[in-house]
Amino acid sequence: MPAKIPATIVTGFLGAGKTTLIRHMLENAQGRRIALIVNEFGDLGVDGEILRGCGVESCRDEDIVELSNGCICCTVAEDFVPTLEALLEREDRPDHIVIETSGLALPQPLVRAFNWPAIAGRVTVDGVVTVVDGKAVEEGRFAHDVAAVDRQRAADENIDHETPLSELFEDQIACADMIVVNKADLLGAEGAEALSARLRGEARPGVQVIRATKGALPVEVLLGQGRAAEGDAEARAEIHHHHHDDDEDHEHEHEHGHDDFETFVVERGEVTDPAAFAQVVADTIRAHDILRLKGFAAVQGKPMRLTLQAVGPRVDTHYDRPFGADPRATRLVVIGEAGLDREAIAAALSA
Ligand SMILES: Nc1nc2c(ncn2[C@@H]2O[C@H](COP(=O)(O)OP(=O)(O)OP(=O)(O)O)[C@@H](O)[C@H]2O)c(=O)[nH]1
Repeated sequence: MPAKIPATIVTGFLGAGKTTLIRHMLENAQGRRIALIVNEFGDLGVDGEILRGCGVESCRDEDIVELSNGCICCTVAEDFVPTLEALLEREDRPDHIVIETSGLALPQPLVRAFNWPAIAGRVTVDGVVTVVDGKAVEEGRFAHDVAAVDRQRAADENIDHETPLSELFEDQIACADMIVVNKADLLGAEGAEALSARLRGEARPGVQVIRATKGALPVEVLLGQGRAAEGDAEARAEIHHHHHDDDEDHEHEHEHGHDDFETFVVERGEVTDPAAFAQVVADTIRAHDILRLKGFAAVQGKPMRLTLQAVGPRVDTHYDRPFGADPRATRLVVIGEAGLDREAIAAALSA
């Protein structure tokens, strides 16, 4: 029987830098053949598009499978396990499988899925890498509800002070075998060290915490962890239930996927001035508290496609490739907490 294929789960909140880290890994894979399962919460497959554009030998286009059907953790039976099975049945089996979860996924249901009989004998979890946007943590994006914490102190009662963001963040940290404190360039040496020390305290004992800029870590650090995690499966299950009193995982996942967050796609005509458009995007994000916005834009008079990436207040744009045979369209995916004013956001981005 052939050896089990190791699989690495790369998780972390929206915009933390998962795709950037994976891209660096593929470009420096040192002869490994890697298959990728990329899951996005939004309806537009931006990450898969970007990774396909790498054109590296380590991961060919047919080795990338996109799952854009909501959060992977909510569709384990329908999407994740069958996709993994199909990969394992290929004749040219990859050396390693990397799974990029959506930024809103709880990694725990995925880790458990590796025990399913359909795949258990053929694949094993090599490690869970949690990528953290160091700057967003420093800015307090994943902090508990401060007012609730104060009320709890005053009332000396058990008041729920989690927010949807703090809950997800804690789950992703609790499941990690390795934590990458990314965006170290935006933190400074002292800030990065302070945050690493804090996360070391919050993670399970022995979890490696490493700083990175643009996810630039050697492939042998990220892959081949040899699974501290396998032995920790039980600890993880407990972590999950500690964070969620709800014993019905499926019910919880359903709630998490569909109630706390929402996403939609905005389509508009060509952009005339990319710098002015980036400013409009930044203003719209601020006005509507959008968590993540990304996509591609057609710019008047330019054959190249403009990639647009926004995480909180930071907006990056760059031309990545010509449109070629693809339609010259501007399509942006917007993700935020439930209750976004879709009409107003679409109008602002289309102005
Ligand atoms: N300054 C800085 N920007 C970074 C770093 N890593 C990633 N970014 C930028 O952050 C943005 C989001 O990066 P992605 O790699 O797409 O993040 P992601 O976690 O895959 O995002 P989702 O899949 O949407 O959750 C992009 O504009 C990246 O260029 C970093 O270390 N420093």
